[in-house]
Amino acid sequence: MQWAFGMQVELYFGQIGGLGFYSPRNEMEAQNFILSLIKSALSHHVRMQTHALQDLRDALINRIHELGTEFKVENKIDINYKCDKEKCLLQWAENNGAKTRLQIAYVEGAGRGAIAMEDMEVGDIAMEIPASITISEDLVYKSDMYQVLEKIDGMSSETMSLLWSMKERHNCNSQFKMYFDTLPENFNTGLSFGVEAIMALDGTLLFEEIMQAKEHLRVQYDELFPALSKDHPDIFPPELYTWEQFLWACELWYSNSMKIMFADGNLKTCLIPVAGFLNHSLHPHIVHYGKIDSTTNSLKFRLSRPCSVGEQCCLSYGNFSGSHLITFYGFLPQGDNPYDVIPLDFEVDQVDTMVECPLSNWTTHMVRGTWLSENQNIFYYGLPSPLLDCLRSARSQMPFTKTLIKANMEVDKEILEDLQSTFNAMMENLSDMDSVDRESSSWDVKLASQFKEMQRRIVSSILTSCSTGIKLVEHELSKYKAEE
Ligand SMILES: C[S@@+](CC[C@H](N)C(=O)[O-])C[C@H]1O[C@@H](n2cnc3c(N)ncnc32)[C@H](O)[C@@H]1O
Repeated sequence: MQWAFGMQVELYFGQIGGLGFYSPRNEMEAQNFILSLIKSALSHHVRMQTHALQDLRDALINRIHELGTEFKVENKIDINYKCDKEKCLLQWAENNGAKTRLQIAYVEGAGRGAIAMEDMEVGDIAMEIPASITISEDLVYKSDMYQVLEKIDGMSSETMSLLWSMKERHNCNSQFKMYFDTLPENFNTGLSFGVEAIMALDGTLLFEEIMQAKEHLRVQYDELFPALSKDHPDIFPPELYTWEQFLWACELWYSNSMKIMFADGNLKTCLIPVAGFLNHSLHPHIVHYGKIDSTTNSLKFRLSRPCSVGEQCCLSYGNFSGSHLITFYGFLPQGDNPYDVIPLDFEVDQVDTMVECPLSNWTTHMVRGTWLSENQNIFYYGLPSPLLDCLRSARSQMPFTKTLIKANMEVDKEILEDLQSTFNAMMENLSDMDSVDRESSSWDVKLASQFKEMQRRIVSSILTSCSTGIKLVEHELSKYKAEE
């Protein structure tokens, strides 16, 4: 679903790439794709073109380097944090066949992260984890839990793995004890927000997302417990299967699991020891990591851009909005996230009048920070074209041509004024939390405040674009007045 969200946003805003490309991540992926084509052409000995292909490959690698410098994010490493448990886990993983060119350190603002121990180039493998030390549903099948869980209607493999991990984390003889020992007591995601933070978010998208997710999990928990503990106390001891511990496990799986395609073609949600220390970035080093290499039966984390010694090496968790990242991971990434969009829902009767609209299937439109758009000119105003086109066709039976005629100016003025009043109301609802002392407030209130600040920045940019647009249109209209 979240993949679909990313695609939907990209298609919707596709026409207005303000950066000259959609996002650093997309650009890097495109360049890596061309690199892979060149690599394959070179390996097929297309003699005549070898030099040209090598030149093209070098130019692309240069461009990837430049992109890395342009979007460089500085990370501060906390050298006082010793990472002893993490080192033990790394040693255990290496004893079991893992290979890594990264070490674990504490990164300010992001918890533990993976730092390059040497300079690495595009295509290098930063980390390799054998399939044998991944945690997946396969472990449940081997446990005594499975005979009970398999009989429950609608039981998913993800829920089975989650229930298994709730018990296994307390098992002193677990094969994965080292892994469980490195996990925090609290994950601090949106699912653990307290009342003050939740109240501060009232009326925001994040409020909706957190409430819906928690409600869903509560229903799921109540369907299983206490019934399972009553019927099978030996398999599901009640003290290990409380709501709090269930929520902890949900946070673990949401914030740390990866979907992996195994050699047999099966897609499984897994926890991956050591690789679980990789943090997320909007300009990641590693993008494609979801498939087990069948020749080595391991998961390889290959770099799509270089990583210098001492630099934090990051993954992309996916094309997620800030509200999704807070709800399920507990952070907002540094930089401008192109997936931070504000949906605008139109009433059905309004949509009915939009039959002429070229993208009439969009009943929900979206807006985002207008700094991401390069076209602030008349007829565009830094706003998404599908939204403007639909609003125009709802106001006029005639197809809208982008010509400077009076009727068009009047339609655009009306649209911009309507959007202005919608976003003014939204801004009022996003009043900042001045009364909150940011430094001394708790992690969740800080995060809620950060979210509101990010939303205000988006709404403020839209309001600026609307008022600049209105001035542009009024200027054109004044010319008609002068003529009259
Ligand atoms: C897969 S874990 C990564 C390792 C984690 N930092 C740790 O100490 O265990 C995912 C969690 O790391 C943190 N995280 C990941 N990327 C981050 C980022 N860019 N900024 C801040 N926190 C981040 C969040 O707490 C997230 O839930």
